[in-house]
Amino acid sequence: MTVNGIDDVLLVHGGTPLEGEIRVRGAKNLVPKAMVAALLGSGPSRLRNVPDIRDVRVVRGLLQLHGVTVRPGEEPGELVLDPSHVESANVADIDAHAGSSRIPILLCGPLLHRLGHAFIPGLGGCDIGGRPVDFHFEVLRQFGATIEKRDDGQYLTAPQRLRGTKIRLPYPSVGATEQVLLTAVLAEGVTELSNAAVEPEIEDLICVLQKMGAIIAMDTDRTIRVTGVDKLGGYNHQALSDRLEAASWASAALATEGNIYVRGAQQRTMMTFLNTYRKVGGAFEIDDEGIRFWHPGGQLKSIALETDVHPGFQTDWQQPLVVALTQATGLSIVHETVYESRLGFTSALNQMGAHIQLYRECLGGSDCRFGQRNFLHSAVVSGPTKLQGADLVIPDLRGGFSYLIAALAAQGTSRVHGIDLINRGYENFMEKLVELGAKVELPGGALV
Ligand SMILES: CC(=O)N[C@H]1[C@@H](OP(=O)(O)OP(=O)(O)OC[C@H]2O[C@@H](n3ccc(=O)[nH]c3=O)[C@H](O)[C@@H]2O)O[C@H](CO)[C@@H](O)[C@@H]1O
Ligand SMILES: C=C(OP(=O)(O)O)C(=O)O
Repeated sequence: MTVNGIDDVLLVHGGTPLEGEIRVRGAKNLVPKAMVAALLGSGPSRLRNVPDIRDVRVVRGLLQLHGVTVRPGEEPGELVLDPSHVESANVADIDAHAGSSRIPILLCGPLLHRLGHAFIPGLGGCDIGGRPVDFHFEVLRQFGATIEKRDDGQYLTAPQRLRGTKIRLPYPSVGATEQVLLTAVLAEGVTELSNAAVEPEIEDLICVLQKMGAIIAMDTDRTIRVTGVDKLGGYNHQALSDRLEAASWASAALATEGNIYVRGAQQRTMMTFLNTYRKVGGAFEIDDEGIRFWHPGGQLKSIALETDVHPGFQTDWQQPLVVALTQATGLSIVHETVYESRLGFTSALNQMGAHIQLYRECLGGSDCRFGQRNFLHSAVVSGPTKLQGADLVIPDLRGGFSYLIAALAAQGTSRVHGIDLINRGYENFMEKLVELGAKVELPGGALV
C-alpha cells in the first residue's frame, strides 16, 4: 500500500505507556454536517474548532464544487463558508468524490432547496456493515423529491418547493435524522420526526441551524418538530469537540498502562463512556478544559458491554475499548447492536495473542436487529492476554486506531499497514503519538 508513492505503513515498537497531553478539536461527526448546513444560508457562516482531517477536506472540496467559497478565518481552525454563488456552480467533477465519505448524501436537501436538483455520487465511510441509505431516500420522497437511480449515482429533483411531512424512522439513524433536519428547515410547513437519533452531534447541528434562523423543537421522546421558514442566514459556531477521538485516547491510556490528559474532552458528551471506563477499572479526572485518563495500576475488570444509540454506549467507542478489555481479568461480553459487521477487526487481535470469540447470538442482554441473522455481532473477550507485535492491515477508521493501540500495548514491533485511513478522523495522530512518547517510525527509519 502506498500513498503519494510512500509506503502507507507505520512501525510501532510496543511496550511503552503513553503519557502526556494531547488536544482534540471539533467532532468529525459534526463539523462536515455543519459545513453542509452553510449551503442553506443566504450569507457567510463561520465555523470554529475545525480539525484538519480528511473528512473535512472532502466536504470542503464538495462545497467548492457547488460554488461555496471556503477560506480560513482569522483564528486557527476557523473556516468561513460563503454560499452566495451556489446557483452558478459547475459540478462536472463531482465523480471525483464518489466513495470518499458518507457526507455527500446530506447535500440532498440543501441542493434541492437552492437549485431544485441534486446529484449524489456513490458514498464511502467505514465498511462495518451494509450501511444502506433507504431511510434517506424514503424521507426525501416524503418531502416531495423525485429520485432516479443511475449507474453513477442518484439524481434528485424537486419539481416544487419541498413540503413538511410526518416521518417515523424505522431505527434512530444519525444520518437520516440529519437528512430530515437539513431538509425540513426550509420546507413549507411543519415536519414531525419521530424515533429520531439524539446524539450530541445532532443537538449541535440543531444549534447551528437555530443560529441560522430555523425553528426546531426536541421532545424527550425522540420526537423533533421543525417549522419551516422561507430564508436562513449564516451562523457563527464553535464546533462541539470530538468525544469519539477523546475516548480513543482514553482507551489507549488504559491499554498501554499510561496517563493521557485529553484537552477538549467534555464530560457532558462522554458520560456513558466514563461510567464504562470506571467499571473496567480505568481512572479519570475532569476539569474545565479536559479530562485526564489513566491506568491506576492493579488489574482491570471484565464487563458486559452493549453498543446502542445515544444515550447508550456509542458504537464508535467500542473498537478501541475492546483492546483495553483484552487486558482485563475474566470474561468480557461485547454486543454490537448498531453495525452488523463491526467485530471483524478482532481476528487480528487474536493473531497478536488476544482471546476473542465471536458469536451470532445476541449476548449480554437485549435482542437486537442482528440476532438470528448470521452476523457475528457478539464477542467474548477473555483476559488478560499478553499481546505480541504483528503485521496488521487497517480495516476501517476505529479498527485502525484500535490496531495502533494494540501495537503500542504489545511486546515487540508491529508493522501497521494502511495508516492513511486514520487521517480521515484523527487529526495529526502521528504527531500526537510522538508527543505521548510512542516509539513509532515511518519506513526507512524516518522519524514521524
Ligand atoms: C459521519 C457520521 O456521522 N458517522 C456516524 C453516523 O453514521 P451513519 O449516520 O451512517 O449511521 P446511522 O445512524 O445512519 O446508522 C445506524 C444504523 O442504521 C442503519 N441504516 C441507516 C440509514 C438507512 O438509511 N438505513 C439503515 O438501515 C445502518 O445500516 C446502521 O445499522 O452515526 C453512526 C452511529 O452513531 C456512527 O457510528 C458514525 O460514526
Ligand atoms: C463509522 C464511522 O464513521 P463514518 O460514518 O464516517 O464511516 C466512525 O467514525 O467510526
